[in-house]
Amino acid sequence: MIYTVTFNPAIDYVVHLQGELKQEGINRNTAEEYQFGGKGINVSNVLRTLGVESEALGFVAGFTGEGLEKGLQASGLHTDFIHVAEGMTRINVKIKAEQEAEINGIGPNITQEDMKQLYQKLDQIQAGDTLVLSGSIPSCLASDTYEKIMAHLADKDIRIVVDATRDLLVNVLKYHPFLIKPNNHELGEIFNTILKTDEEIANCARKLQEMGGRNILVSMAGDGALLLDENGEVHRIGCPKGSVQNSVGAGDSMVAGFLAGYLTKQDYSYALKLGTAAGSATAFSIGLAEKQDIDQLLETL
Ligand SMILES: Nc1ncnc2c1ncn2[C@@H]1O[C@H](COP(=O)(O)OP(=O)(O)OP(=O)(O)O)[C@@H](O)[C@H]1O
Ligand SMILES: O=P(O)(O)OC[C@@]1(O)O[C@H](CO)[C@@H](O)[C@@H]1O
Repeated sequence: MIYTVTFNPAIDYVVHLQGELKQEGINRNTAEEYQFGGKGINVSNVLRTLGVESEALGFVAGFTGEGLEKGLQASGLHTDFIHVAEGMTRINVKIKAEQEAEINGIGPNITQEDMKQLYQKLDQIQAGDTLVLSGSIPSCLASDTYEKIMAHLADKDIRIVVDATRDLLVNVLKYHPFLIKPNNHELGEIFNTILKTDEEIANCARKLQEMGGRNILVSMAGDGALLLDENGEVHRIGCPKGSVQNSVGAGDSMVAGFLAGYLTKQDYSYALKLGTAAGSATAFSIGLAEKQDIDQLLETL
């Protein structure tokens, strides 16, 4: 079974504006969409699209949390959220104007009691299962939360995927995550540099592997991705051409595609292709990728 954990789910409010985002006065949307998001939830949604079952864990609160939970369940996703008493699930604003901008909210106040409940759920995970820890840790929790979870589960044979940035990511490497997926900018930030060539990217990926990561998948938006697999082999893939509609969740879709591909064929080259097809299919869609679009793109890779 695959479990995803989203500490801070969100209703993504995607707004489209004609022209520039005005700094003063009222901006009026020309179109808008709502999506039930948060990184782990996006991973679970795309896994389901690919026919792979998962359970979405995390914290929800208030009327937005209730709406998100009901909406996800109505779409057929298995969820087992913890209900937090104080605050509300955030609404993240994604602005699509001539420039793109995002405003991500703070989220509810998760207590130590809520965390205990999460640990009880994590203790049910069995050897051979996969756990995806994805997204930012809310400011009410310690920044070593992922690290602590991995330390707690270290003796179990669980495949753990971490999609997080900077210290959050670096600090979990000693627990040998099965997969990490920084993008090329995040990878550069870790080493205080701007990465320009594939060679530079592969070298930094190798450093993360030396620090304990098993498979290092570096996504590069429209430039595709580079995978340094656990056997030390570098795979480079470009990405299909298409018209980008909304790239929110492209990275999460890539993680879902990679996992689905790996779990069905145990083949890293195929996993990278399915991850790329899923990531690009999401970038080319208003919401998350649809199965037929993923299949079509996969054929071109
Ligand atoms: N402009 C694009 N054109 C084609 N494919 C894209 C584009 N942007 C993203 N993708 C696909 O999605 C994958 C992941 O994208 P990206 O590197 O932007 O991840 P990310 O930074 O984690 O994204 P996000 O945080 O928006 O989810 C890419 O490797 C590619 O396959
Ligand atoms: O604030 P975080 O947890 O870092 O990111 C949250 C988020 O931006 O990530 C997803 C896209 O990857 C969106 O669904 C969501 O709004």
